[in-house]
Amino acid sequence: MATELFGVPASCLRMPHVEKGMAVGLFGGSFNPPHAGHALVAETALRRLRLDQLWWIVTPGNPLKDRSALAPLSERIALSRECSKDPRIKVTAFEAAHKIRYTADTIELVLACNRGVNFVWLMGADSLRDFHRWERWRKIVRSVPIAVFDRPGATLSFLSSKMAKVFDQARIDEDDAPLLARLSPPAWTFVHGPRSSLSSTQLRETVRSAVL
Ligand SMILES: Nc1ncnc2c1ncn2[C@@H]1O[C@H](COP(=O)(O)OP(=O)(O)OP(=O)(O)O)[C@@H](O)[C@H]1O
Ligand SMILES: O=C(O)c1ccc[n+]([C@@H]2O[C@H](COP(=O)([O-])O)[C@@H](O)[C@H]2O)c1
Repeated sequence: MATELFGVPASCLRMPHVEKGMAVGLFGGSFNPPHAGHALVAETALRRLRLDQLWWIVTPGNPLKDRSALAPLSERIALSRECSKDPRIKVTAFEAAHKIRYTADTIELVLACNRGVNFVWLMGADSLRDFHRWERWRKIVRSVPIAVFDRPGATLSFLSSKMAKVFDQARIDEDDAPLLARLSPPAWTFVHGPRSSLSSTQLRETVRSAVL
């Protein structure tokens, strides 16, 4: 295992330490750059799912996105740390150290390395809309509970997305969200709550037009 890679501190290349029995959220993202909308999802997840920890997983690159505008991993990690002040939030980039490309592999590795820990995958409603395009998406749903967080423009994904339709029977009421991490998959919920219309695309465009 590398001790430093791409200028990323060694501590971010390892999975964070967890104890058996904990409930831990896995929040993967490009975070290019991170913003208050991400922080809001993380805070809402900690509270509504009663998580002990949340792993803010900075991906080396979303396999479905063009990487030409992707900032260096070290930069996205540094900005993510500034965005996430709650001590239960652990910013990590262990996927890069393991050369992982797909979330299905991330989850397989996380589960294999942390028996007895209750993980739940976290994502925004726009990700649910496109989830059926992810590599081995059905396997992901059968491997780990999933919490989806509302996002302006994607609210109806909890009804219309392919994942929502195929796994309709596995959806639990959001009032039961505190139980989610400890349920056997497939199990998922859609969490309504405070919403943010911020996006990384919008922030990148603001910076670009300020520079031009
Ligand atoms: N404002 C938001 N509300 C709810 N979820 C969000 C919001 N912004 C991002 N997310 C979720 O956070 C995760 C990481 O998102 P990502 O880093 O791609 O940010 P983004 O703003 O969607 O970026 P981009 O505009 O470049 O696509 C994804 O699961 C995404 O759905
Ligand atoms: O595994 C896949 O096929 C896959 C496809 C699209 C996105 N993902 C993951 O979804 C998370 C959110 O990505 P993003 O770019 O929307 O922030 C991040 O962890 C990506 O690695 C994963």
